[in-house]
Amino acid sequence: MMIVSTPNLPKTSICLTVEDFTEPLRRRSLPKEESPRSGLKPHDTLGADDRRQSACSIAERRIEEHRKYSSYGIEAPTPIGIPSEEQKSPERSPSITYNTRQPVRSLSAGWKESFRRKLNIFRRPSPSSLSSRSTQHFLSPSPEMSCKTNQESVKMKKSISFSETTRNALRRSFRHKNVPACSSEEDRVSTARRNSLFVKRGSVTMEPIKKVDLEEVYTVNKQLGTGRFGFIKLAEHKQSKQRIAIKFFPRPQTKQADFVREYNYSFFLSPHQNIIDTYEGMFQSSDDTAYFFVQEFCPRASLREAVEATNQAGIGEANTKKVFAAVLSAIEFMHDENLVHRNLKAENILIFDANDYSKVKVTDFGLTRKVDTTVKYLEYVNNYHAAELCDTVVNEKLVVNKSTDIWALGIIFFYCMKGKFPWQKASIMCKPYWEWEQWLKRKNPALPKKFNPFSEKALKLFKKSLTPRFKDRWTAKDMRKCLAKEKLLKSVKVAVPYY
Ligand SMILES: Nc1ncnc2c1ncn2[C@@H]1O[C@H](COP(=O)(O)OP(=O)(O)OP(=O)(O)O)[C@@H](O)[C@H]1O
Repeated sequence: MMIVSTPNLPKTSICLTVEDFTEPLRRRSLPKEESPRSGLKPHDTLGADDRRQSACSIAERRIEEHRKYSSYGIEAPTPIGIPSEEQKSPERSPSITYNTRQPVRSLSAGWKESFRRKLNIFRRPSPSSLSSRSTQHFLSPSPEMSCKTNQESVKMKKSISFSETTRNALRRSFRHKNVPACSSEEDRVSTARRNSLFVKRGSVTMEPIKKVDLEEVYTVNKQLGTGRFGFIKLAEHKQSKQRIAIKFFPRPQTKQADFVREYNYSFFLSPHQNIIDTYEGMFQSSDDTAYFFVQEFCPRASLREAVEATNQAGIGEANTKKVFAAVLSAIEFMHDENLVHRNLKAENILIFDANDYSKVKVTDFGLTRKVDTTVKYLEYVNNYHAAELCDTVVNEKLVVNKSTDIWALGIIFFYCMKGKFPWQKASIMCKPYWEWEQWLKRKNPALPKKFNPFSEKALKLFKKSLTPRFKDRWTAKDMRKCLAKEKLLKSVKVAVPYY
């Protein structure tokens, strides 16, 4: 186990778990078998060859992540919870900004004790606890990045430091609702920290898949949806009476690696406000028929159902803008994390509120992969597939690229505005697409009629998302800026009556 000190860290602590160091090695030792869910390698390697290198790069990545999260306005991810007002000892004033160099020892005993009891993570690392999963190490800022050996790390003083924002975020996460999948007190305490990226990243992948007697813990109700790889059911957690959605993956058909990967991406991404909340824990039914994990329940509908309900009229400019503000924020976040969703479609965008589209979340991270991963093309072509995917044959290798998400977003934009798809397949064999491509390549000056109602700026958005030249496609950020600022429909000239 090593401890890494990091320079220039603002008043924030960063936590590494034992797995951060062992993970790269563990991953390398995994068999590189082919995955049926289009991945060539279920587990890609992190690439860093020695532990020291790996520890340093993880620390750097996390600092970078912390900055990114702050810029997204997300609750600052932090390794631990902070006591809420009532849990704090009166001797510590909430207005105090903890000094970055403040050693744990100097905190008031009462406060420290209650903190330790509640979170059970402020343990001083002992040689034995260094191999324990729950050991958390806090890094203190130091003038230079340095890696320390086990023994040095034991001697090293840990420090707590929270900026005001971080403390508020932690307080909120500490008060977070109980997670339905857990039963014991200890579990509840640990899941209160689930908003922490750092905890998730390092520890969850090696968490065993727990066997759960479904009947005992949940009342499973109707099916909410089915997909290629599994199905989602509405359920009630018996203990908390909370309604949740359980995503099931039938066992013989699902590889454990695929299940674990989907769970990890779902859980890792859930702190974002426009990404479905996934509760901590991977489970399998006690009769071994399915793996499952638990997500928040969306009581309303998917974007697909919302658009279908308009009878091909579309949801209108204002609502489209609201949906896209949310979706693009989520996708921009994923892309900044070098992840590509790869399965963006109206069914995977969930609308939580009845009328005003103010709560919209992206779901289904089953096909999510890192940028530049090589995958096998196994999916059937759908309306959202980019031109380059439609030209691909089954089993052909592809390199994962953000631009496929941008294309899908262009299609979803058209679908929201017009209530139907621009074409069935982005292939020149499909006439509507061929017409669009001819106009795009200036081989035909006539814009296909279906694009007529759109403003110049909206047309630019189409040109920059639905272009076969994937290198020319916009980023999610460009799309977000355009959609936030510009008018999307041509203004209709109203004839003034002549008197
Ligand atoms: N948390 C939820 N609450 C309510 N409905 C949901 C929830 N999650 C998913 N659904 C519905 O269930 C459908 C299938 O879910 P999901 O897309 O996650 O399954 P999948 O097997 O990964 O599907 P796909 O074929 O797209 O890969 C979704 O289209 C959505 O309408």
